[in-house]
Amino acid sequence: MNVPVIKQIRAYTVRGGGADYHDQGGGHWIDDHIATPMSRYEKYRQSRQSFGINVLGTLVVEIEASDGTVGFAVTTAGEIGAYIVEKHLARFIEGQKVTDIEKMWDQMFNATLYYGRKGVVINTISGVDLALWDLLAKVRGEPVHQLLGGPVRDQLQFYATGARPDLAKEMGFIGGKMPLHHGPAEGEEGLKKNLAMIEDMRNRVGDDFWLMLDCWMSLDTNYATRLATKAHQYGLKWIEEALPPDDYWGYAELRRNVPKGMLVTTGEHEATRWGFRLLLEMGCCDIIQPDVGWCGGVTELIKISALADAHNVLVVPHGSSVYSYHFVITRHNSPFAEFLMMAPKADQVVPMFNPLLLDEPVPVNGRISASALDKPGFGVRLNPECKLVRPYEH
Ligand SMILES: C[C@H](O)[C@H](O)[C@@H](O)[C@@H](O)C(=O)O
Ligand SMILES: [Mg+2]
Repeated sequence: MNVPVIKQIRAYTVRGGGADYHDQGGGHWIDDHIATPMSRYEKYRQSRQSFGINVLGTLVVEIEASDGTVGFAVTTAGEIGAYIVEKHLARFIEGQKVTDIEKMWDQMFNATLYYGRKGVVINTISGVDLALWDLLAKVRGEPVHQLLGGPVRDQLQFYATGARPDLAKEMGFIGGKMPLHHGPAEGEEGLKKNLAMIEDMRNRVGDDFWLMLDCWMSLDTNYATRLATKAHQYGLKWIEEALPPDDYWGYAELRRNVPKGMLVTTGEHEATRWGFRLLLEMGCCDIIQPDVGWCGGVTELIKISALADAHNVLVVPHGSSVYSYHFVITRHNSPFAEFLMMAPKADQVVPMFNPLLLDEPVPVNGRISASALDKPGFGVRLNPECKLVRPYEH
């Protein structure tokens, strides 16, 4: 079979939602006094956009093959990512067979090792990798999940992340993850407010609905341990990303000290098999949460997931729309997925990367059936209403 070769790779940027889902307008729950590592500075406490959580914007990677097929993917990397694609990574992609994904990944990773390894460089490599999987699957006329071994279940079930777990319960989700609002800098007052929020939400959702807390790297080990201990009475299922990503030692200590039965989770800002090997071998968490658009792409997530499986650790990828759905449905150690409620009041289901992807499937009654993922590639199209900019060419 003559395999198409890659003719051109192109990198675009777009603002306003999309893969950089923190890039929202005002009045959105996702930017309402959420605790972060910057919360120690009062001026940056109310809004994460004030310190630049949305500064990168969305990177769109398009890859065109010799037979005219075009694969694409989106991630969080913006102009920086576009520069890296056009000025550095393009040389490893153009002219290659669409099937040679492992080789292209290895060359992109090793060629950027001197300035990459984590963060926006790995986000960018992830975006190229996802576009390569979209392209190969479209050339084959199959959904990506069929290239990964096919579904192990008929449907995906989701927990919802947002300000309203009570509404998420009514919509059929299996659980609700709330953002933490107050960090250590707000002292005992802040701790009391955090606990009051959890107590109130537990009273609203009843005893059998999963309630989780997302701390977005904002705490220290002592505060996180105290918060977990006091929150145990409200049946918190897991405490997420309590500490900065590099504090492997703190995570291991937190996991030793949280109340029995409470899970410790992290990983959305971790990258590559080596970062996750550290989390796993140091006993940092019960569930790892790689973002497939930030950890290295599907090619790397396959390796990360196998490593986690050998450690009996679940892999529940951080919300990344269809890019995680096609992976999760093929893995036994990924029994459920995250859905980020991107409606400003978290009161209705809208596509996670709204408005950028057309045909993006959304959970109905907290579920997406495998059959909804059966279009070729990742099964989505770019919204022509979203104005793409190509800031660099090569
Ligand atoms: C809700 C959290 O603060 C983040 O905004 C969220 O994107 C991420 O941590 C998550 O787990 O969804
Ligand atoms: Mg999180």
